[in-house]
Amino acid sequence: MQITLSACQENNSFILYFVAGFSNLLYNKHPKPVAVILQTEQLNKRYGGIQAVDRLSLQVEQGSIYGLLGPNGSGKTTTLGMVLDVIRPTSGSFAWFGQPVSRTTKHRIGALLETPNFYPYLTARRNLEIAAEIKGVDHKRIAQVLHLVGLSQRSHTTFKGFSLGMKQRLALAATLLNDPEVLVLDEPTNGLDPEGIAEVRELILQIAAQGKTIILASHLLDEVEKVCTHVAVLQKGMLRAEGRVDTILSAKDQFIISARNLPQVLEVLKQLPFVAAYQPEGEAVNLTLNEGYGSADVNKAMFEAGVVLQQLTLRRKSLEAQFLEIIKSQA
Ligand SMILES: Nc1ncnc2c1ncn2[C@@H]1O[C@H](COP(=O)(O)OP(=O)(O)OP(=O)(O)O)[C@@H](O)[C@H]1O
Repeated sequence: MQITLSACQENNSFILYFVAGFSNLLYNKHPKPVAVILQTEQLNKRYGGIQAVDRLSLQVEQGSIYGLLGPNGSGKTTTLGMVLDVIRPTSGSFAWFGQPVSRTTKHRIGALLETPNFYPYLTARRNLEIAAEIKGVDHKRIAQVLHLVGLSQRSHTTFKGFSLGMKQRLALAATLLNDPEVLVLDEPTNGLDPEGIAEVRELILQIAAQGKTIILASHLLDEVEKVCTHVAVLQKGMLRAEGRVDTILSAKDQFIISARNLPQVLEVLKQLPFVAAYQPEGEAVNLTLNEGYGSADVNKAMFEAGVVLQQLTLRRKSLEAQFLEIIKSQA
């Protein structure tokens, strides 16, 4: 507990770990995902001389919050456009729920690519009634989605009276009207103030907690780190890395340990088969462990060797550091 606490304090990211833990918890409810929601195979999009998406093959599992992460122009929107069947791929293929795209598969997907046009002088409820009529959804569903996005109390407020975060929450409510299994969101917090960003991120986690799969494009590392269970890193249309956010995060965790007798610590570290590398740093030692090992293993081994550690903290590499490394190593 102390280790976790000091690691969090060190990175000043209590909330990050809480939210990441929450999103992982959601995912871990289904340790063996039962279904692949979206699969792309060698998807390509060329605009004249620009290769917007380059042989992209990825897989989104049921129940995940899947982040497409990349700088501006890396091909995120084009990828979403192709899988939503609004942009025609130059080559390659994709399947939703194991099937080619069709009216049926489209019905199971809700998309929010840009903020929809609501009527500013109509109330939230009236705007949703119009959206429900367009989608052929029973008006009974309106109260449910308003409740889900936390706007029940504001259903009679006009759209123009909403904060930016509330406007985006209403947009999500409209997307949820026909109860899609999957939500596809392009930069869902773009243009929002910090309060709105927090509201929308919290709502995404709540929606995922109801068993929906979420695919979101973002250029914000921080957003993906806080919200997503899985990430695909895109650069110049190419997939640079893909995997669980916590795996990418923990792949290169470093630990800092110290004890009264530093030479003895170094002597023990030399013997430990699960220590991948270590480096003295002043009075302490910085070490990385082989996959599958953690701080408890270090603590136990040191204790058994008669060393009482004074410090054992996790210096977790941020996704940002990982992201920059990925981009740098493949530039
Ligand atoms: N309709 C188009 N015609 C020509 N080039 C395009 C078109 N749409 C996108 N592009 C180009 O394709 C590349 C990928 O763009 P895309 O919008 O998919 O990236 P993105 O990662 O979503 O970036 P952003 O966050 O800035 O929207 C960019 O170089 C962009 O200029």
